[in-house]
Amino acid sequence: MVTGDLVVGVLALQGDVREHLHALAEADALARPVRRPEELDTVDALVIPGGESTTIGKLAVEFGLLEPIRKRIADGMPVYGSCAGMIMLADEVLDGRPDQQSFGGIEMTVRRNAFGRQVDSFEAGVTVEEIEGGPFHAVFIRAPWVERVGPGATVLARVDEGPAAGRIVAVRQRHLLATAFHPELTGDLRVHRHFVEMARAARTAD
Ligand SMILES: NC(=O)CC[C@H](N)C(=O)O
Repeated sequence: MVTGDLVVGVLALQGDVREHLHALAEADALARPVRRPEELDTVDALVIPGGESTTIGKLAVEFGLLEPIRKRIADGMPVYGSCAGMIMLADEVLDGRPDQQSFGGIEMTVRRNAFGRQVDSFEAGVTVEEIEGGPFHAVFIRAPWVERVGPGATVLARVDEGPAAGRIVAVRQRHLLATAFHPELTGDLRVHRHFVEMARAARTAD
């Protein structure tokens, strides 16, 4: 249905929007911020940035984006979420605020600020299935981890080393991809390139 370059939106309500726009442009996608339902209509795929999931959810309601994004997800729009974005893609959120909202879509239960009980931020080696080139130097900032996934979701990565070794930190469910870490902050473009490829494949399949 769509011709020309792939347009990937970045949900621009709160969080590290600029870093994702930059990483997507480097990964050869046309990247643009999305704040309004009309802007959502113009994108082929969407990135939900890291930031504060409670705030992103609240603003999504205020800006009239919660239901439109849920509908696009149900209709097969490719979405990638990092950290707070991972929380927004989870069907179930533990340790959320009472008014915590998520778009859902991935059959997974995430725990907010899961590592944060010991330490607010840390870096660790993470090997991501489906992405070649060796382990990521992954940055976690008040990150969630995934406690369990349902049958529709595939675990792509666990922390390789340290006290959190074995914790699930990357998941894919068909057109939806989520990482608990922030590749947009480290200049390693492999996750964004992988997502852009997923989005191009989804568009060709339409
Ligand atoms: N770096 C992040 O995106 C942190 C996520 C944040 N702790 C939340 O619950 O939304």
